[in-house]
Amino acid sequence: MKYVIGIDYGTESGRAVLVDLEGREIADHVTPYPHGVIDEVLPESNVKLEQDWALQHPRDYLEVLATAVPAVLKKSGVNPADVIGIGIDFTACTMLPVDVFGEPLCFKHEVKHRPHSWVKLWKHHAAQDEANLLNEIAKKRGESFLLRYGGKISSEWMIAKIWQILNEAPDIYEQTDLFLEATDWVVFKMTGNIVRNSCTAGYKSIWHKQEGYPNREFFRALDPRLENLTETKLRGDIVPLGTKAGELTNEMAAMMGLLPGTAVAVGNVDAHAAVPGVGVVEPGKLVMAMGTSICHMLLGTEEKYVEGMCGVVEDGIIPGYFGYEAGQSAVGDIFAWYVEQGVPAYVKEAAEKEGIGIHEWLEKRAAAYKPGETGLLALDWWNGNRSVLVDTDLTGLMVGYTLLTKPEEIYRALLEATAFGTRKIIDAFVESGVKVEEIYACGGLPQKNRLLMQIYADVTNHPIKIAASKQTPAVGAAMFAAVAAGKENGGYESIVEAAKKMGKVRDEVFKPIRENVAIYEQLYQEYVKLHDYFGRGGNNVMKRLKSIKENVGLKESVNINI
Ligand SMILES: Nc1ncnc2c1ncn2[C@@H]1O[C@H](COP(=O)(O)OP(=O)(O)O)[C@@H](O)[C@H]1O
Ligand SMILES: O=C(CO)[C@@H](O)[C@@H](O)COP(=O)(O)O
Repeated sequence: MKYVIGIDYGTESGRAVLVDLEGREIADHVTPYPHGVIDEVLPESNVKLEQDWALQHPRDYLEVLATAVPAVLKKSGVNPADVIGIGIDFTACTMLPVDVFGEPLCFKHEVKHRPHSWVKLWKHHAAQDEANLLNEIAKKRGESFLLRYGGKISSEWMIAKIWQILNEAPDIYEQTDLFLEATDWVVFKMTGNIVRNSCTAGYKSIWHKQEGYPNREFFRALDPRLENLTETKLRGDIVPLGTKAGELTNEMAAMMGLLPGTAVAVGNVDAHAAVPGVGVVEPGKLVMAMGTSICHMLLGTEEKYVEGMCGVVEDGIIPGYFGYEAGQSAVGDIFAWYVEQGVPAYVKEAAEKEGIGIHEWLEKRAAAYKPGETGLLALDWWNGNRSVLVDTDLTGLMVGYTLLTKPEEIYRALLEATAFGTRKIIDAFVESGVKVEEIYACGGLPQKNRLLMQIYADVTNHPIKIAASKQTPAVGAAMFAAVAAGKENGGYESIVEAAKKMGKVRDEVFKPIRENVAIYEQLYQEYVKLHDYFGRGGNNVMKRLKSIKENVGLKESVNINI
């Protein structure tokens, strides 16, 4: 029997699974990142971060390799010689500057107190000014790539993040040999090879299979200092998913408890790896990776332009198809915010008394309400809007409070708001001619909250199939590892073959309930009105509030060394 290991690098933790080549999960292990999300002060130096920053510590990623891989080997009792490959997926665009040796700049004593030397996590939103200007310039120049990204390049992505570094810390930019996606950096640490994957290059760095990166004139128009960016600090081969990036080095093999020479697949993105993870390798099947955020993944046979989607990339998910991605920047994060910041003490006490978590307590009570019964309606923009408005300056909103409003009603309205956000994305796809016939869900949320899944089925009016695995992206990453290992070593010829054998969903399906669908249709139409009014310039109050807040903050802030 042969095995493969997949590691899913999430926002808070790294999750490893060891699976056999039929997709059976033999063992898993979760390693929380020791430093988590760094959004207040830098480790060691305690330098304060500004608003909208979100960083990570690259050493935490290595900690996952050193802890989670030996743990799954030990738990499973599998002989390391029978592990034929390892693959990883990551949040993205999570990027870092490295020196000529591939070492992260934040490891250097001289610059570790500088925020720009650290890993910028996908949800670092402080490059919005750069993103706005980039979009303005690209639009003025009539750059056709904008269409592939729904009309806007996000501040979460590579070019905006790099430009922020150049603007605010030009010396850090100068010292950088390469800007890498974290997924490519971890693969480099395992193999010694710097290989960029076509998925992050396509979705996050404006790279196109036929056209390559935008041309030098575009980058010069942004800033003359960026003119050579793609040949210098973004240089490197870009290869398709499933390619073997190299083999485990002696040093890393010893650290991870595997054999040197084990095949390592090129890096991938968490949500994208989840698609084959649920066995989806054809068009019409929307896969939602539901966790802190939601990524919506869809395959198509043509390159269509959809408003506000995150991108369409040829071979970006499954070779042979155009992969579409859309998303919501906060979903589980909104529920977490409410549980941590919004619920009264009596809820916490009651949940404790019942011996259940606060989410479970709220879910139980919220489930007793019918759609529309709370009288509440919310916009799901607690962390900005990623699709279809692509604007991180938008913020949250709830309408309909009364003196009788209860915490569980607010919780239910938040669950519903995120479902409406997903419905808006589905509508955008369908209106642009990209069909959505079935919905699949994976990630932590479908395993944790049944009410949420029923609401999604009712709001979208589609049955929802749930991934069999709790670690679907990791299983998908393991499938790509099987492809990287190759058939001759007991793996698979292609990801389609691997997905057919290894991808699995549960028997239970969440089906829409007719009465609920009808009421949610009415509520959704109200959501769309609020969405367009606050999101399309009818009332820019959210942006004005943010700017007032920033100005007040600026006056108060001490000189922060970025
Ligand atoms: N019972 C629950 N209902 C709804 N959301 C939950 C529940 N339990 C945890 N969450 C949220 O799920 C998110 C974590 O999702 P998960 O898929 O495990 O992680 P990640 O997004 O890092 O991959 C957190 O934002 C958390 O607030
Ligand atoms: O943006 C992407 C993928 O393109 C994700 O990595 C990002 O939303 C983070 O996902 P998680 O919510 O941590 O699973």
